Amino acid sequence: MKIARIIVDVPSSQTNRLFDYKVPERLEDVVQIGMRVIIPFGPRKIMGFVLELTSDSNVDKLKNIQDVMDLTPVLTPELVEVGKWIAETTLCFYVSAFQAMLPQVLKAKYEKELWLLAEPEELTPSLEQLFGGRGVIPYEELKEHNLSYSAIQKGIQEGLMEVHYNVNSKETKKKETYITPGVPIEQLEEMYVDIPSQAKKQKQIISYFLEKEREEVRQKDLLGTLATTRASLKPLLDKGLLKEVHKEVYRDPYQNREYEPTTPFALTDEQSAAISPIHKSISTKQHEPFLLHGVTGSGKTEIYLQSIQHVLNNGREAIVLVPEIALTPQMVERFKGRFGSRVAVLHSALSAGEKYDEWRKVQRKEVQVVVGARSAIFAPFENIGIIIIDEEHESSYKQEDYPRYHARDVAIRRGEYHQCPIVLGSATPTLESFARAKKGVYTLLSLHKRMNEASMPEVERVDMREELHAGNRSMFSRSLYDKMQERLQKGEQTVLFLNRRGYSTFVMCRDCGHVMECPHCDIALTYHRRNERLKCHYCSYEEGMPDKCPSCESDSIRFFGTGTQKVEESLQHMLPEARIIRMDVDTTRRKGAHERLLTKFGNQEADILLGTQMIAKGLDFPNVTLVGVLAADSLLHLPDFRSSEKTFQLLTQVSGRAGRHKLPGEVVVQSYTPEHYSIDLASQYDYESFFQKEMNMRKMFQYPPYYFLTLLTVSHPNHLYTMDVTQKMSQFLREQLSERSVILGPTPSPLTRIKDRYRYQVMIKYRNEPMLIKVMNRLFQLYEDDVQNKDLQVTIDFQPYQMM
Ligand SMILES: Nc1ncnc2c1ncn2[C@@H]1O[C@H](COP(=O)(O)OP(=O)(O)OP(=O)(O)O)[C@@H](O)[C@H]1O
Ligand SMILES: [Zn+2]
Ligand SMILES: [Zn+2]
Repeated sequence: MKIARIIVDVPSSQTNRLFDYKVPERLEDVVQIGMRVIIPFGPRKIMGFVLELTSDSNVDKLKNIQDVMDLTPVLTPELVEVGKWIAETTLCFYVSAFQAMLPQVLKAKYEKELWLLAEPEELTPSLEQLFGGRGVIPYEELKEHNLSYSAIQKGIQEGLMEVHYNVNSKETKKKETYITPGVPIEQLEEMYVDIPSQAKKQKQIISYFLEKEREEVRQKDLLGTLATTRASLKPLLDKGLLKEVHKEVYRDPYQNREYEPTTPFALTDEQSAAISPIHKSISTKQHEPFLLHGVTGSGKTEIYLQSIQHVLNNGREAIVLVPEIALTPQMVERFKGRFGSRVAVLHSALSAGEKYDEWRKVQRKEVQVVVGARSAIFAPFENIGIIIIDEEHESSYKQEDYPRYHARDVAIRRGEYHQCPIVLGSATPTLESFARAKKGVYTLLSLHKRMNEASMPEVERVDMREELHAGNRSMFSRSLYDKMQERLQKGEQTVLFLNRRGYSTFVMCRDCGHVMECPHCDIALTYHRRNERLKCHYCSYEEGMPDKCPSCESDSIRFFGTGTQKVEESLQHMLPEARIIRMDVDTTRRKGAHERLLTKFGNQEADILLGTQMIAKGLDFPNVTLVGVLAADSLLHLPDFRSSEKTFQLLTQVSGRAGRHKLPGEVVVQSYTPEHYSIDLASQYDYESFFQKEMNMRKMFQYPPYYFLTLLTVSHPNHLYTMDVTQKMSQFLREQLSERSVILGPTPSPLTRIKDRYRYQVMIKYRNEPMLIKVMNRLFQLYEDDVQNKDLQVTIDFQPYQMM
């Protein structure tokens, strides 16, 4: 007897285990590990993933697998293991982990139907009307009719009807019709003669096949070329002269683009030195994580491309992760240009169908390279030769939803399995990664020079306090204004950057730049408008909103923040002749808008590009000679211990956009605290000193990479209940965890209320807490009922990046 052990598609803790099912004889040769199957579960039919196949079971009465949903497994045995590991280390249900690894369209869809078992005459008039002469109706239709559920129930009890559950995939394959000769060519010639001469179009169609001995042509092309319709084709198909075949085609968003083929550059000495250990790891098939630290424009991408070439020459496959917002057409072009149709691209701007088709190219081994955002790390390759993570410091590699996995961790796990190198590339690596490189856990590879020896653009720091004192109340410093004007005259371009991530929540003195901070946690206090108080959301310290700056006694102390739209208005007012493109969530919401705006800027149809985060990455425009950062402070004072690091990273990235080609570039950074070390050191491109300084701060305040963090967030519509539950949970954690661990909170989250739900949190800092996952699991179980029945939400994040 063949038995399949299955994870069922019911995300709950009672069902988060393997269930045994019998494989019926007819499916014995079909069912494989990693397949989706349809199984009876209670009264329903649901989907499940086959994880194991065995021949014995402890359960006596086993139910049969009803059917398979796939003929090829959707998860490789390796990915089954990866999914289990994700579920166990991030605390999510197995089924959620597997689903996160697959394209959206492979999520099962459940449909309820009502089946008529009796003759229509046996029904009551209202039921008869409901069925309307049909044997099966969608359950949904019940709502449209004015029928009580008890009437249906009665019908079911009397055996007149039955509820059926269907499991479907949402996957659809796109088919196209092709026309081919239905008989051998010689015969077709003979039959041609028999076509009556008045049937001109039919003759034309046949001669089209005869002329060039064509074997098949897309119906659409055939009808188009001959300017005819399906009506002329039909009789030929009916008589068997021609026949139709339906072929599956991919929905390929890049189909109609031409990519200039590119050839590898001769590497510079620095590049050669960096690539050779990678090549060695590929050739000897040895897993090794590398950290490629190279300044912006130092030719990291060329190293990726040539490493991939080496992998392909060895008959293996490559995964390249790129942050979503950097997955621009420019980026895609670089990979498609080098590897053409061997590349699949996976990112969220594709439709679900397109994503599924790209994924299938990988599954069928029709491509060898995948370039994509975070989830591309799950590409179902079976012979991986390299995994590259570009801009490794990007926090978008961490999924902020269940399962809360980090693509970097998954990459390393897959690299161990495939015995291949992992390359983490960045101009500004995370502290965690750089610290690991210093310790030798990762091999450090460095590129110090920009291509063609171009120097990094000069950075001018402008002190906005002085602007204010000199009577300039606008958001543009005099220096930035002059420089923008100069660019306009010379016909060069400017990129203006305004950070508006989430909300600005801090309070700052415009006179002296003083920011209200927590005395214990080294983070900015969060302003709570409701009761005019300032709170630390790490440790729950709080104080009242001051009316005078505690540092200089000025009364210009206030809440900080400006939107892009407001900046655009005042910019246009100041420089009426400037053509401005604004890029933010509002202007890029529509599909393709992002790309369109960038193309427009690239074609020099605008002088100034004003935008948020999304313009900081990957842009490479030769005519950009000025970059302005409007409010460096808004990033610096996020209530997040990484705010200095993020500021340093962002300023470095943004500065890297200027002067990448022949024209030299300049950068202006406006801030109320330009002397802050992250702004100061970024303006000197001094990563090493920043690293040292920031590491000291992290050590002092007990943050990563010296300590691990775990963030517990609780939310519920009732304020008191939320506070109460969080209080009990923190109590539980204090009792269960070791004494050396620091448990901060409960405290309101910086975004205390979202969509009418109150949010509280507890933060755990620890160095070594082997019981943590177990304790958290128990905590989850203790509150499972409240989660199921009382609308309580509890999230646990073992590697928090978003501290809001
Ligand atoms: N060996 C080489 N010889 C000549 N040109 C090169 C070489 N390597 C890279 N380049 C070119 O130099 C420019 C910068 O390289 P690239 O974009 O790869 O740098 P990067 O480090 O990935 O930059 P960033 O981190 O800013 O995105 C590109 O236009 C690239 O084509
Ligand atoms: Zn002040
Ligand atoms: Zn604090």
